[in-house]
Amino acid sequence: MYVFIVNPVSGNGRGRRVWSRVEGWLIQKQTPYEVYFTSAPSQATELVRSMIRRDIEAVVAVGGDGTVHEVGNALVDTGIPLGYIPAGSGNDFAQAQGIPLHPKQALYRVLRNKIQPMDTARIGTRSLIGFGGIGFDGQVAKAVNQSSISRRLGRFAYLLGFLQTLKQYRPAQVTLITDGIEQVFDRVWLVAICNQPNYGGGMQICPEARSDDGLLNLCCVHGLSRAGLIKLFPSVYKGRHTSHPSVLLLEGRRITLRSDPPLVIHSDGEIIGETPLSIEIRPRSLTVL
Ligand SMILES: Nc1ncnc2c1ncn2[C@@H]1O[C@H](COP(=O)(O)OP(=O)(O)OP(=O)(O)O)[C@@H](O)[C@H]1O
Repeated sequence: MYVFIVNPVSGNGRGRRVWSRVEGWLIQKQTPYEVYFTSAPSQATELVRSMIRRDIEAVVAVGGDGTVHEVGNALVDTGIPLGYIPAGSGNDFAQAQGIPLHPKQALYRVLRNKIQPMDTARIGTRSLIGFGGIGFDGQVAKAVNQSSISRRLGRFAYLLGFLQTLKQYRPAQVTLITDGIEQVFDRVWLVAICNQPNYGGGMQICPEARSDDGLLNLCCVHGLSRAGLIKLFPSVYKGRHTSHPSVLLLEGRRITLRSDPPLVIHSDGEIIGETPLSIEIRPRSLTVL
């Protein structure tokens, strides 16, 4: 039995529209399924956790990266595979995992039942599935999540969030401990923490990141003026920011991060708190179809 978790508001209503097509194909193929629609943020995690003991083939998220985060959080360490039909605004998880954006092709990939293990990372009581970060990033994620206009802009939502946040954000001092090595940075705009290369609708923020290498990849942007950040921004889409002197790339298994002042943390685009944070990679803790 396949269980589908549909976020009807993802992608500004795309989740619901995509599901009605997927359901038609499932009926055509006489594939047994159950479907649940989320009615509030975080509900997907509770819903999936309540089913873990049942005989389930896979749980398939229909939505965006936030839905993948919520469903994935419940599936980590259970051995139940995560399937995904992209229907969000950014769909970075799909891009990173090579999952087709077309719903029919994505569904066929799920039904092929070919599982691949991937890493996740533990932050407090939550799991990071694909990407996360602190600082400017977290603020942008917050602006995008709170704005109904942004939701309608699809992958350009991040760009609008970026411009909105740019006016208000004050860079912070950050102490970063990567596998026991401590470094202090001034005027930090953001630290991206990635299990995959892309986020924010296709930005190649950590081009070397892989979701099955047992490592987290970090990108710390520091010591830049506001004008410098604006100049740097377009180069992130092709991953060309990495040679800039204000960009530091790191990798590690266990990362601790403190900041002054405290900064917003996001995981897969969902706001999960403020610094300090501790995050640790959990190799091959989730299987993906
Ligand atoms: N019925 C609901 N009403 C309001 N919010 C919901 C509902 N169901 C889920 N959510 C929340 O919707 C948010 C956005 O979901 P999701 O990230 O999947 O879509 P998206 O933002 O359009 O896509 P992406 O993250 O790929 O840009 C999540 O924070 C999720 O918790």
